[in-house]
Amino acid sequence: MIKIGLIREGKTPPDTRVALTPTQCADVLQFYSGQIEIVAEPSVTRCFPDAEYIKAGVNMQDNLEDCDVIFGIKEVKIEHLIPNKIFFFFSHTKKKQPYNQPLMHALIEKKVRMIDYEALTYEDGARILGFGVFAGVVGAHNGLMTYGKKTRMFSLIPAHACKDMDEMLKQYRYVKLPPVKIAVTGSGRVTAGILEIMHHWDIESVEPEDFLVKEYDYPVYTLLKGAALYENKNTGAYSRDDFHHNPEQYQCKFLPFTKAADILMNGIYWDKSIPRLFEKSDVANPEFRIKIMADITCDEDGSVPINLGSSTIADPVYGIDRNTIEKVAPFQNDKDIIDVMAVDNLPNELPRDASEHFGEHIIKYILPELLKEKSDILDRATICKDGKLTTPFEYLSDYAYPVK
Ligand SMILES: NC(=O)c1ccc[n+]([C@@H]2O[C@H](COP(=O)([O-])OP(=O)(O)OC[C@H]3O[C@@H](n4cnc5c(N)ncnc54)[C@H](O)[C@@H]3O)[C@@H](O)[C@H]2O)c1
Repeated sequence: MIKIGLIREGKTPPDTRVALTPTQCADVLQFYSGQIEIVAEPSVTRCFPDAEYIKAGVNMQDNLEDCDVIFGIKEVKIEHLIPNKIFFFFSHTKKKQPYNQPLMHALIEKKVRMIDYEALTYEDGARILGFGVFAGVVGAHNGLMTYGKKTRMFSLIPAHACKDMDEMLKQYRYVKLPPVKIAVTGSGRVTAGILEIMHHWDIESVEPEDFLVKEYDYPVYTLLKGAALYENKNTGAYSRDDFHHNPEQYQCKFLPFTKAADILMNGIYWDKSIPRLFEKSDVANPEFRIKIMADITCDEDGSVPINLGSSTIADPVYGIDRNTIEKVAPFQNDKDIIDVMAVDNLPNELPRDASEHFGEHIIKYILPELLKEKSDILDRATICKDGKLTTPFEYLSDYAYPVK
């Protein structure tokens, strides 16, 4: 019998998402009767109230010491780590994030087996689960909400003020979009979420070559990924594997789209070795047409170089003066101001839907692995165990081991 504990999120402000919803817990308890037990720490901030868990047959426990496995979402507070237990959460330690070094030291000292959701991958490295789809959904919604507000054409209720995604989508019925042109970038979960919103609005998809030269009398989007976005500097070719391994040998082909699109919805994977979509200096060009950037990828000074830092769910958009690259008030119907949406915790705007989606993947892909004697998937995603880093994560040694 495996006893699973759902931890109370400890960050401030607290994350309201959870790894398994009450209904999912009830299903799991029934399906895995005699094999899996689930308890939860009481929480006043979780998006599903304690009463719903109790009704689903999940006992509330103030202390998770008797659990075998603990599921959280965000970084667990050091004082909440229980020695020698298995913890699942998004640790944000894989890139040696300095702010999580004390947490990493504590995981080692307390001999916790830490399994990072982000490291749960198939053999080829593709990720098994994540909240990206909801980041794309909410980010695209925010992008269009910003367009409506900036142009004074329509207004939308923000996702976080809606009961759930259904309520958010229902608003679209009453709004007819003008012939706006949207460039969508990326190929992963975030982009899948953006495309879901494009479909809900019935926005027509067009080929990149047509998007560059044509105007339409209805709203359109074009999807830019892979060979449509990058080319090898020497050969002009694109190979996915080669690009992933040698991104510095590639250049980005996005610049012409800055002159053809009204809105950018950015969902690419990006790190410092990957070329940016454009440079800061490009935005002052009078031909630069994009007026709204929903930077869902959201790296400060990253693929969208006029991302001047993350914004918040409460205040999601800032303006950027095209000439000075300084922050100004958003939603001004002014051709010299580009509005940037740079919220970095978008799935939190729809926590119930996002948790449900995440929980479905936990049930389908992770619970069966937990019940196995040995799981390659869980082994690959284990960053540390028994007070040591696992072999694939030894590159974290200078970061993870406390200096004696
Ligand atoms: N703003 C937010 O709230 C929020 C939330 C979730 C994700 N994000 C960000 O959005 C971005 C995309 O996330 P996702 O969930 O779609 O990711 P994903 O893992 O689902 O997809 C990433 C895509 O990028 C490609 N890729 C993977 N490794 C690559 C590499 N080394 N070089 C180039 N391409 C690579 C993959 O082929 C895949 O198609 C990430 O940067 C993520 O941090 C933001």
